[in-house]
Amino acid sequence: MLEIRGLVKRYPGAAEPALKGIDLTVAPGEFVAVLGRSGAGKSTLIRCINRLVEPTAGTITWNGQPITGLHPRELLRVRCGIGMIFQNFNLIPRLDVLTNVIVGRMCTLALWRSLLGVFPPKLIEEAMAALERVGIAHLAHRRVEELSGGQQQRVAIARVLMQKPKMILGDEPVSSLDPVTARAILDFLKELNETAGITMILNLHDVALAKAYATRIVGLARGMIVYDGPPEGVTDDVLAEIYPLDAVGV
Ligand SMILES: Nc1ncnc2c1ncn2[C@@H]1O[C@H](COP(=O)(O)OP(=O)(O)OP(=O)(O)O)[C@@H](O)[C@H]1O
Repeated sequence: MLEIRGLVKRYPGAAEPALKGIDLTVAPGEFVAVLGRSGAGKSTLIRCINRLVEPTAGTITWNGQPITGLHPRELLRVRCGIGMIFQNFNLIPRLDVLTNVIVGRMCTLALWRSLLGVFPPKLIEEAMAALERVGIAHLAHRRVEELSGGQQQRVAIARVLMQKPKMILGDEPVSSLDPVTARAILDFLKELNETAGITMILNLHDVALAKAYATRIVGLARGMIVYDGPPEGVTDDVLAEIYPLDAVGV
């Protein structure tokens, strides 16, 4: 269970807060899509959850553990159970696919092993199994920079699977992919959600995709939640609230 209470983020020098007191509870196994205009605060919200962005005020609790206020070492341990995927994949382009996937285990793997590329055989087996699961085991020894965007996002998902996550956060995970590849990636995330019970919270730009895949839509406008409910409830009136014409970031 993820519980966010009174979350405020004010970036230094900004005229107004990016998040203005968000309250949100997400139950295990939910598939949440966060919608909103550019600048509405979607990335800030997603990144505050695992403290890639430091909240200014409020509390975030994950399965009873406070994320806000944790010491960096404890934070690392909690973060291990929360996978994150990004629009630009955040891989190491010059390294091969397998090594990139193994890096997902950095939470528990000694740094020297990673730097030297000395990995226990069991870990290599696990990474290969993760690549198999995302359908690209045959690319294990290719350099990441040689792969297409869709293949790179699959590597990123395999890397996240190495964390055995209970929740995956996605900061516009399909925004840089063509529509067919975007659906293939979302199909896979949906399968993980349904078969492994992994909670999903994804920022999406595409309303049709959000309605097709999510079980719950959270609409943000100007740092506030203006809609929180099922995809069927996202009517034209609701869309007008989520995407106001006078919002910043035009
Ligand atoms: N590092 C930062 N420093 C200062 N202001 C920031 C920073 N990151 C975001 N902001 C501001 O916070 C507000 C929310 O930004 P955020 O990136 O969370 O929005 P978003 O909804 O994810 O937008 P987009 O869809 O364009 O990514 C915006 O006004 C943005 O300019």
